[in-house]
Amino acid sequence: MSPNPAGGPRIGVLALQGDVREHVRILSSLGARALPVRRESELAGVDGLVLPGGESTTIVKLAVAFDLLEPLRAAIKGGLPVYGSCAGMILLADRLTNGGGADGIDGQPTIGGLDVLVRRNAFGRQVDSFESHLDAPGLPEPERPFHAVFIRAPWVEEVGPDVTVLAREPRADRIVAVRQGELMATSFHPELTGDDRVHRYFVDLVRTS
Ligand SMILES: NC(=O)CC[C@H](N)C(=O)O
Repeated sequence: MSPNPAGGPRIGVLALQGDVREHVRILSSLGARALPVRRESELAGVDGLVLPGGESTTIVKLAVAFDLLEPLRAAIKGGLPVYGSCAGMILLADRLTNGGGADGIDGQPTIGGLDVLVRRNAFGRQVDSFESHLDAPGLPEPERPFHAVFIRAPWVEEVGPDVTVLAREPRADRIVAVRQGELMATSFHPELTGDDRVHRYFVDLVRTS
């Protein structure tokens, strides 16, 4: 991490579409300097990056339009810590498959970097959004149940050998949080529930990287 006299690490939130403000708020509450990122020059100035929930097809289209797709791929190859929530998980996946919904596009490009197969809209359509208590052995304070919100959420269907599973959704018995090196992703939206353990985990990852 580069020196930062103001204290906390500088953590960008990709601000093309999605729930940017919620991530900025929780990162700031943890002592990070949270900054919206829309340009390559802003990306170059951060120690870590959050890819928010939203609509992954839209975010990818805007990343192409803003000339950010290749810089994002290069930053990940260069070891930038990145956390993707929901649509952000889809964006980090090396391989995607559809939930069968008509809005899905097989072959939709991603930023990539995480050696996982992610199924989009796996838990169902918007009306099927739900809340659940996770088994989260890989997150801080694992003995405390993690209350999670899923909104047209993806799940992780296959993981490569270097991927650690951080949490599973017990009803569907599916992987919903993973880490691989400097990259992490959740199917759910911890920025919406006020449980800061996922963001704490990420801020610590940025601090120590
Ligand atoms: N809440 C979300 O981020 C939903 C993700 C959305 N289903 C997508 O494919 O991008």
